Amino acid sequence: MGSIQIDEKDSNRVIIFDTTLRDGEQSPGCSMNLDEKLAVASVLEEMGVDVIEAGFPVASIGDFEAVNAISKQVSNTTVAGLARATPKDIDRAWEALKPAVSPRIHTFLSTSPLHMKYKLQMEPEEVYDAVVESVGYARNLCDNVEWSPEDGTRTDHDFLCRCIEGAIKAGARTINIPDTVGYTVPEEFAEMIRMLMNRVPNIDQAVLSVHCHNDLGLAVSNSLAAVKAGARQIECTINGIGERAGNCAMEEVVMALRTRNDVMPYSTGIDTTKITRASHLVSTITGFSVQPNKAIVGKNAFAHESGIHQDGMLKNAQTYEIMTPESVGLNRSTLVMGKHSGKHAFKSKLAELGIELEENQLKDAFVRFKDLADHKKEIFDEDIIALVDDAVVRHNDHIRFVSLGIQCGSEGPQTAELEVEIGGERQKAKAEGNGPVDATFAAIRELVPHEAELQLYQVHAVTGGTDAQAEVTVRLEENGKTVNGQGADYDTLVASARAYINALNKMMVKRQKTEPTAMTA
Ligand SMILES: CC(=O)SCCNC(=O)CCNC(=O)[C@H](O)C(C)(C)COP(=O)(O)OP(=O)(O)OC[C@H]1O[C@@H](n2cnc3c(N)ncnc32)[C@H](O)[C@@H]1OP(=O)(O)O
Ligand SMILES: CC(C)C(=O)C(=O)O
Repeated sequence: MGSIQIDEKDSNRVIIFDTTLRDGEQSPGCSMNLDEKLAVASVLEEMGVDVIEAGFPVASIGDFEAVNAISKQVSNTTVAGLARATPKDIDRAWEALKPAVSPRIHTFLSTSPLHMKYKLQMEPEEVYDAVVESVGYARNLCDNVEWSPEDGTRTDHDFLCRCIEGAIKAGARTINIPDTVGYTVPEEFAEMIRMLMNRVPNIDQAVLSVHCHNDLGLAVSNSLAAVKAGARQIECTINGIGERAGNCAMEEVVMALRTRNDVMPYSTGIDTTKITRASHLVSTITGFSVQPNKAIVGKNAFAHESGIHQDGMLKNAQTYEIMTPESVGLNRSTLVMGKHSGKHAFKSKLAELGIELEENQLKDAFVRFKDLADHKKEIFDEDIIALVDDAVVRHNDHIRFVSLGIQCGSEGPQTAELEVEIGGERQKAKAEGNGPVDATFAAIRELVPHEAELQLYQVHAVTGGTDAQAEVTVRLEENGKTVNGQGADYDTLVASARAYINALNKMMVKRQKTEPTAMTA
């Protein structure tokens, strides 16, 4: 069994543990399918994440398969799987992680009085014994074990120290302190980390980690305070997605460490120029758009509108910019793309944007690019990223969009004529509705009858201008299971049809996994 080498002599190196695929996916409505998880894992590996928490294998067959497939795919990053403090969970996690070059079992148990009494209904002594037993059990399978005292920040300090000491003795190499409910504040959290460094006798045998939630908007500040106090692993997610108000945002914590290295002299292994790409991919896949004023990855993060700021920027960018757009992967283009660009230029542009595609994905994306260039005056980098992400999400679709004709306006019935390909066979339907979107979705329902309910229909313009591409997200719900479909096109209605069809494809895969006979198309 291998392990990924991090320079351990560098005492200021902070390990970046990304949990977008586990805690991030716990955001309601945020579920990702296997292809999408593999695409995210690939970007995380490229950007230099040290540990990818790929899922919670016992939670579902889908989670197990994702952890297993990512373990096979990734070679330069440690892959972690979550497990409760039970042999069943730990065995399942280990089975999923086995193919990984560098596997890690992450096991956890609540230690706060509230959680022990009401949730676990266990006495503290029973919890202590379960910690030692579960970590020892995991360590017998895998030499890289992380242990987390859930609700750590509301745990009695003496008991926390004792559990951590026991976990390290039983073989844990990383001790992660979760602020599960986003309750702590920076000074208090730093004090807790210092207390653990001082009081746990064997703490030098483990890396101290933090996992902060954002209920009070303090996840990044708390994580930075913890690093200053001695923590050397930060658990975080792309765009800060996660349970409730989310987790510590990776792009924010990494850029804070880089930009303010004068007061926080710590390093990470992250190639920050991949941040924009990762953020866009995660937001496309999950349908969770990034607010325009979001630090680092928001649309306005590097935009300067007011005259005095623009004047300052023109004289010296540092007047209003503490980091360059290029440092997060927002490149000022060297290649201007348009209808006369060929395959070589397109490939070079993708390389410039840090995007790698397989040959058949490249072919599809190029056809779409030429079509877009015929309809849109200027092609921006954002257009190409949207187009490529669109190709990635529908890579394995069983139902494929072919064409759409719409009749709409203030007079007469609103009608959609749709052609799709189902398992290679072309089929057509015509339907009416209350408006063109409703008519389009009615035509889809005619071709692919289903009970799933539309939960979300969201349109987002990729760039400015009336010829901007539309990115559409459609969320469907069926028997408590949700899926997000995406579509991008210069025609909003075509993007809507693509998004709905993409969601249906995902729903079919989900259904197939639970009831193999329930396919309708
Ligand atoms: C803070 C966090 O983010 S923790 C991770 C949260 N993520 C998830 O929950 C992933 C999705 N979860 C699931 O799919 C399911 O909850 C499962 C498969 C994990 C468990 O499902 P079920 O067996 O039906 O149990 P259910 O979810 O109803 O209840 C959780 C049980 O685990 C117990 N439990 C909770 N944490 C732990 C732990 N760390 N170790 C051992 N047992 C635990 C609870 O006490 C409860 O036990 P009980 O059934 O004896 O009362
Ligand atoms: C499992 C732990 C690390 C967790 O996600 C939390 O406590 O928030």
